Amino acid sequence: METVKPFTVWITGLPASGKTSVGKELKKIFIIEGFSVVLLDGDEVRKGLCVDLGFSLEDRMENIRRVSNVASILNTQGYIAICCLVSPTKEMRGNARKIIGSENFFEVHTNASVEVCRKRDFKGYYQRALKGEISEFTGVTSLYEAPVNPNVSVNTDVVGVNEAATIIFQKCKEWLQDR
Ligand SMILES: Nc1ncnc2c1ncn2[C@@H]1O[C@H](COP(=O)(O)OS(=O)(=O)O)[C@@H](OP(=O)(O)O)[C@H]1O
Ligand SMILES: Nc1ncnc2c1ncn2[C@@H]1O[C@H](COP(=O)(O)OP(=O)(O)O)[C@@H](O)[C@H]1O
Repeated sequence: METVKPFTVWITGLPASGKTSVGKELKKIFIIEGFSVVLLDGDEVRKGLCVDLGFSLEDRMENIRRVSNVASILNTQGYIAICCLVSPTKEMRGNARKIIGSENFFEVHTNASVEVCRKRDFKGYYQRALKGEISEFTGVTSLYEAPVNPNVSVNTDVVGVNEAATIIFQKCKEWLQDR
């Protein structure tokens, strides 16, 4: 696997579905396997690169466009990119795929139910969105279109973080062999 052409693992899912936790664990596995990896997280890029953007569908599209372009540059320079973004619509993820290149785009869905995500709510966002204090919140007042045919879907309601990362890594290895 060490000689493979770098690619992007795109992790989509509801807030609190486990994108960041699973992405970080997956990064550790790739590093152990000898890869150079960079993780791009929605929460992080929104502190700098995308600080001017909100959560309208238009702004989310722009957020994803920017992150996809960074991922593409990283891939070109030898790094695997792991992108953890809600990326709620098919169109947004389609645009990411187009920018990164379909052959370099490995799509993962952290497929937790909205009920479990609402219960986790470790940042208190769902509660605030339900009270009407935050608008356009994914899973409450803004849509999430689940991917129809992702490379991997892990149900993080029942699959733990380490196990999810291991499943994704194995699927990724199989995908790379067929690529
Ligand atoms: N209105 C609204 N909707 C969704 N998410 C919100 C919102 N406001 C703040 N947050 C926090 O921002 C994180 C999602 O940012 P992303 O860049 O991944 O979103 S997107 O891909 O542009 O849709 C998301 O973080 P994650 O929990 O990591 O998904 C939230 O903590
Ligand atoms: N099976 C699981 N997979 C991922 N996260 C889980 C799981 N079970 C519990 N969690 C917890 O849920 C929260 C998910 O947060 P995070 O990884 O930031 O998700 P997201 O990036 O999708 O918002 C973390 O506190 C994590 O410890």
